[in-house]
Amino acid sequence: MNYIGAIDQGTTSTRFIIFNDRGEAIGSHQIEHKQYYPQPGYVEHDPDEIWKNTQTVIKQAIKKSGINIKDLKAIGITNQRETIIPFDPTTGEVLYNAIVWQDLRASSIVSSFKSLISADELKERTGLLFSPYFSASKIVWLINNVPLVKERLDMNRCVFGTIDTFLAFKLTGKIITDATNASRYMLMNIKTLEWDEKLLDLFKIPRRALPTIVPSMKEIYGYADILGTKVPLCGILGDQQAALFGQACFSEGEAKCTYGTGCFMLVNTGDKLCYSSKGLVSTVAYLAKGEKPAYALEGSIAIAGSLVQWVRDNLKMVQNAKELDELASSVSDCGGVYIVPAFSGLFAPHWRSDARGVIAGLTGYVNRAHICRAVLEATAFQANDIFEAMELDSGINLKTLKVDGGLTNSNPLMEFQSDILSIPVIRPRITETTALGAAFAAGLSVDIWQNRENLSKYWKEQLRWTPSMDEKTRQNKIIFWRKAVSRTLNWASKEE
Ligand SMILES: Nc1ncnc2c1ncn2[C@@H]1O[C@H](COP(=O)(O)OP(=O)(O)O)[C@@H](O)[C@H]1O
Ligand SMILES: O=P(O)(O)OC[C@H](O)CO
Repeated sequence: MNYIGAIDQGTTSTRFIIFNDRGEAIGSHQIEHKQYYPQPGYVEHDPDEIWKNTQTVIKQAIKKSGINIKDLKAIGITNQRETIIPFDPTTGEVLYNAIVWQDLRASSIVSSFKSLISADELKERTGLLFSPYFSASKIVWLINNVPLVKERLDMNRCVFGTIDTFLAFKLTGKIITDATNASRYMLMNIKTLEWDEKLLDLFKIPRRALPTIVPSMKEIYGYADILGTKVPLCGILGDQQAALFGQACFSEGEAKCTYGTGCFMLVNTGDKLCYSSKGLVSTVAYLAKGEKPAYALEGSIAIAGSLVQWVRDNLKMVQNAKELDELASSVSDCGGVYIVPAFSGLFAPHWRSDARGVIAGLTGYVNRAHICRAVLEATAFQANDIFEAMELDSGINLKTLKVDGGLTNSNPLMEFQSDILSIPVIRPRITETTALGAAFAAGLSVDIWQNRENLSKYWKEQLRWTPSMDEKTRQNKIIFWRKAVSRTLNWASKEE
C-alpha cells in the first residue's frame, strides 16, 4: 500500500493526516497550541511547543491508522503563512517566539518602509501591499528589538524562517521555504521567484539569514526520520495555497474560500501574474519543479473562526461553536446588529491597521441570538467584499464557490454566505483540503500520482447551499455592513 502523510501546522493547532492513494484520510491526530498575547496587537507562538506537537501528532496518527511505517511513501508540509521564527541553524535554538501573521507590532516599521519604496513598486516586485501581516516588517522588528537575534545574525548564525522552514529544518536539517511561502515574506520577487536584492537592501535584511526558495513539489528536499524509517519530505505549500490545490483548483479561473481562524479566498490565475487594483494580493499558487509557476489572486481576512472563539472564550456567551450556531439559527435575521471584527485592523480589501472592531446597531430589541447571528454574518460579509474585488480584478465571473475549513460546519453561516454572494456554495466530500493539498504535492513528487489531472477525480461534491434571499434585502444588508465597516476606521493611530 502507498500512504502519504501531511503535516498541517495551522494558527491554532497542528495536525498530521495520513491519506491513501485515493486521497482518502485514513488516520489523523491534532493538538492545539497556546496563543500568547503579551500586549494588545501582539500574537506569538512557542516554536518548541509546535515542534513537540508535530512529533506527537505524527506518532499518534500513525498509531491510530495502524499503517506499516514502510508504506508511508512521502510526507508534505502545509502551514500558517507569514509567521516568522528566528532560529540558530547550528544549534536549532529558537531565538524568539514565533511572531504570528496576525501580530501588528511592526506597523510603524511598515510606515517607515513607505519612505523607501512606493506602493506601486512594492506591488510590482512582490505582488503585495504595505501591511505588518507579511513577514518582512516582523523580521526588521526582530533585528531591531531582540539583542540575541542581532548578536547571532552578526555571527551568521540566525535564520528567519516561516513555519515550513522551521519544520523542514527539524525534520531534515535543510534550510528551505517553498515558493508559495516565500511569496508572503514581502521580500521575494514575484516574477523571478528569487529574493529581491533591492528590497533586502532597502529593508536591511541580509540574504544569508533567509532560507533557500524551493519548488512546492516534484523535488525531494531531504529525508525525515519517522519512527526509525527514512521518509522523503517532498511537498510544501502555504496553507491557503494547499487548500486551493486540495480543492483541485489547478487551472485558471478556479477559486476556493477557506473558513478557519481567518478566511482566505484564492482564485488561480494560471501562469498570468494578475495585479490587483482592489486590495487583493498576487501570490504564488504553486510551483512544480521544471514548470512555470501558477499564480493566484488572494483576499485575506484576519478574523473569522477566531471571532467565534472570542465570543466563546472572552465573552463566555456560548460554551461551544455548535451552541452559537443553534442560537444564530433560532432567529431569522441579525436584528439590525453588525459586528466588524477588526481585531488586527482590517485586511483585504481595506488594509487598514488603524481599524478596530465594532458592534453596531445595538437596540433594546437585540438579544444573545442576534449577536451570535451577527458573529457568523460578519465572516460572510467580509468574504463578499473580497468576492466582489476578485471578480473585478480577475475578470473571472464565478458561478459557484468551493468552500472548506472548520467554519463550513456552520449551516447558518453557509446558508447566509450563499444568500449574500447570490451563488451556490459547495463543500467537497473531503473537507481536510489543506492537508490533502500538501499530500497531493508530496504524492506527485514520488509518482504515487502521475499528474494533476488525475487528481481532479478525487474532488466530489458533498454539500451545496443555494441562495434564497431577495435582491433588495441582500443589497440593504450590504449597505448596513459597509456603514459598520466605516465606523471601525481611524480608531487606533496609524502607528499602533
Ligand atoms: N459549527 C461551527 N460553527 C461555527 N464555527 C465553527 C464550527 N466548527 C468549527 N468552527 C470554527 O472553525 C475554526 C477552526 O477551523 P479550522 O479550519 O480548524 O481552523 P485553522 O486551520 O485556522 O486552525 C474555529 O475558530 C472554530 O470556532
Ligand atoms: O492557520 P490558518 O488556517 O488560520 O491560516 C493562516 C494563514 O496562512 C495566514 O496567512
